[in-house]
Amino acid sequence: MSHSIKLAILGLGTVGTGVINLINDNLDELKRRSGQDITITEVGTRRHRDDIDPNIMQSSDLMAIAASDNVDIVIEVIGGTTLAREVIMHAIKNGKHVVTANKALLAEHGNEIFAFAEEHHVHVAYEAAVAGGIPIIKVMREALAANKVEWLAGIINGTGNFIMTEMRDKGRPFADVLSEAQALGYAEADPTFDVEGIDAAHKLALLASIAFGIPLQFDKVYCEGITGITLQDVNYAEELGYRIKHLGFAVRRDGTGDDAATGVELRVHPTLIPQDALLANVNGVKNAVLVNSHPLGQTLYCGDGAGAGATASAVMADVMDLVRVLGSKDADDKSNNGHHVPHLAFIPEQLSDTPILRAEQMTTGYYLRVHAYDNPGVLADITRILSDAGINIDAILQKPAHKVGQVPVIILTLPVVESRMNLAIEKIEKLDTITDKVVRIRLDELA
Ligand SMILES: NC(=O)c1ccc[n+]([C@@H]2O[C@H](COP(=O)([O-])OP(=O)(O)OC[C@H]3O[C@@H](n4cnc5c(N)ncnc54)[C@H](O)[C@@H]3O)[C@@H](O)[C@H]2O)c1
Ligand SMILES: N[C@@H](CCO)C(=O)O
Ligand code: NA
Repeated sequence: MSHSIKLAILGLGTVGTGVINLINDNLDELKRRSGQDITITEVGTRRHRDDIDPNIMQSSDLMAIAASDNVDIVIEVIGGTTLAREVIMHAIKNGKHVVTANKALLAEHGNEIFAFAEEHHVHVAYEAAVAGGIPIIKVMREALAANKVEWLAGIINGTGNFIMTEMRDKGRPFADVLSEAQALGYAEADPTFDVEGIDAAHKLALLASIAFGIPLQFDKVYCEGITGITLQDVNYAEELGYRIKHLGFAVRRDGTGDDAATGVELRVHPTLIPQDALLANVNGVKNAVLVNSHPLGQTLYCGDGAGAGATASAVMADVMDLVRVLGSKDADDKSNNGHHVPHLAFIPEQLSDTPILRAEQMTTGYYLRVHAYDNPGVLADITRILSDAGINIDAILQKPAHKVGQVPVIILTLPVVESRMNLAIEKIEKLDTITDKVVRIRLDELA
């Protein structure tokens, strides 16, 4: 044991406490794997905590901790994008390596933060920021480094998946399940981030960058959450052999095919996927990311996407990488920077300006629920509009009238560019026989 590596943990909530517990539980394991002593020297907390080892300095001055001589690695787990950004930039400036679980911060300010870290020859590691305990950042940046990623699709919000699973399997009300997810430490401080898809969009921005070698572009991610999903659609989807999951997609499009544009699709939304797809059977707080790359083909990574233990596992995996960097023989040679995988997997000068496609340029299959008066010819009118638009129907389900004289018609389509679907829906909604807005949910065979 030649070195002692000194950690600071900023924020003692779900994740920060999880990290302390993990270190207490597995300290021997950590030492045996790294060959170093690992010590928490300082913690950043708003109020003094009597349950913390008295040898650890407690302070509410996070900026002082970020610059402390008694700290080698700063673990930022306070969340938010204002103070967290200032503290991380200050830590970098003071030559500290940083580990963060903060996907909101990286999705919005990661380009700036990573550039600053490169300049100061330190690392900002972020395994915990995407898919909790699943080592997906490590996989994408290192294990798949020889592949060209074609697309990826993932369940990347644990809270949302937990809510949808409990609603589908047990018929529990949305608000109840969300409260439970909060009590279990899964949800964001503002849970609208979870249920409106924003948290998934943050993570997708990160995944897409390391998949395709593009700068972080969170503002261009198309984002829909789970709040509009009804039990009625969940049940119709199941009847047709599909399951609705909230998924993030990053897809490379090469401009071939009708109306196809060249660029990258970045989108998070509820999606019908085949019931027998592995992703359809990832339930509760579990996350899963399916990556299709050349020449490897499809690989799937699955595990707990949120919660204290899973997230602490990811934080400490990053810490272990940094402990090895700090313990290496040439750790003092700042120009070398240790075993350096670029922050966004590709060397910064090689990040590409491939365009991110607009929503209307994206191509997906669709589930449509149309409510119509039960008049002769109504189904023919709808299918004619779709076929005139060049949209291929894959399946139709017509349910018995649920209100007097009105029938729900469910239509599944093959992939079509969104602008064409928008026009077709506009025409369908103008038919005299149509009583409500058309409900649309995207569909993907994951093939
Ligand atoms: N909970 C999870 O499952 C999970 C998983 C992955 C990533 N994350 C991310 O990890 C981060 C932390 O999440 P969490 O669930 O632990 O949140 P949390 O709300 O449980 O914990 C945050 C802690 O930071 C403290 N804090 C905030 N500002 C502070 C300040 N100025 N000084 C001192 N302490 C301060 C809060 O008091 C709180 O104890 C967030 O960025 C979140 O997105 C959470
Ligand atoms: N709130 C997030 C935490 C993990 O990033 C989720 O539920 O997935
Ligand atoms: Na992870």
